[in-house]
Amino acid sequence: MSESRSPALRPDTNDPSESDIESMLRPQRMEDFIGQEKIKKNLRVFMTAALQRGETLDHVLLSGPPGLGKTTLAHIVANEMGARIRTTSGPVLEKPADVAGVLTNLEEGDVLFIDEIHRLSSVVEEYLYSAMEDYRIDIVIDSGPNARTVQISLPPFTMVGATTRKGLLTSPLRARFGIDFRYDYYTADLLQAITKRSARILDVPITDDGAFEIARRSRGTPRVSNRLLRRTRDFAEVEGDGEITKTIADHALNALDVDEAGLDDMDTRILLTLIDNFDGGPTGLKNLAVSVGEESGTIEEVYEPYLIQEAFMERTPRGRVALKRAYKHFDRNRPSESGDLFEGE
Ligand SMILES: Nc1ncnc2c1ncn2[C@@H]1O[C@H](COP(=O)(O)OP(=O)(O)OP(=O)(O)O)[C@@H](O)[C@H]1O
Ligand SMILES: [Mg+2]
Repeated sequence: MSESRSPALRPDTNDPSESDIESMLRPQRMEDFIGQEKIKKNLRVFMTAALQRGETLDHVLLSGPPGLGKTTLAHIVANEMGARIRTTSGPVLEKPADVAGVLTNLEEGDVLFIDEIHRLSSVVEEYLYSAMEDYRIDIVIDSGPNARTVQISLPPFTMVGATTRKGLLTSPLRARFGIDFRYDYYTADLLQAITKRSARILDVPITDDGAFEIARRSRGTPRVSNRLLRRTRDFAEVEGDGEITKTIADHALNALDVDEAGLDDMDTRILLTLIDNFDGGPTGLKNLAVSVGEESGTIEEVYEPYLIQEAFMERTPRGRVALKRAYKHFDRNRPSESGDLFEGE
């Protein structure tokens, strides 16, 4: 299964300079991780308790839309626990032998970070159960008639799983994570703080309202703020005196096709399809997904949460419905309003 994401939300791992900058801007310690207060507060308690008892932290599941800080927090957990981090991902672990290879190289207390954990195959997933629960795995040695299975025990470790699609995890896997955190989108105030922190690190002068303009149009997502900051800096240097002001930010974001509300291409496509092709709904998720050419699960777990939070659309028992804000934003008449218009004619 391929997971497509809009360019703005996807980490640009193909461009080395982009990923270098992303890691430069990535907070290393809990105190630099801005927002997500509930997650941080709970995590601090669990980490302190584990450290006091001299135990490893329970397995942690981090779920939520792309770019909200799951990978970042996995690294912070390892740092704060004074542990090494080993990183892998669902699609890389193709067979049980791949997992066995990773697990048998763990040392006591290590953090094993599995990104995109919803993309594990079911055999691999089942193979992980005993590793997570009892720190034990079966491995097959020899082959042919001599093949036999031996059970080996693993040092206690902490698995941190990250997923944008929690709905795809099976319940046995989910149940094996003692700690389960769901991310919220960031408010504009928090993103303003993140943008100012990043500007400081990149040594870019920025005004408060310049940072706020970027923040406000970042779709609740730190990765997007950081990217828009870097692109806006280019405009500030070429067309201004280097400082990012509100005027420069506004001009740059317009030039970058980031709309007034910060919606990206797929957001726009979803809302306009709903309005223009389905009369604003209600329409089923599957219909909508086929029309916009995106997987329904991705729409449900990656795009919709933001559009719903921002009151552009809603989920009803009969399907997806476009809300007043969406009509207004795209300058479309709502069916009831056009009815009024006809009456007036
Ligand atoms: N709470 C935060 N405070 C400051 N910066 C943050 C925060 N969360 C994320 N960032 C910044 O956003 C960038 C993207 O975060 P990260 O890579 O952790 O997202 P992710 O949730 O793992 O995304 P994906 O699902 O695409 O893997 C990081 O490089 C970091 O600089
Ligand atoms: Mg990540």
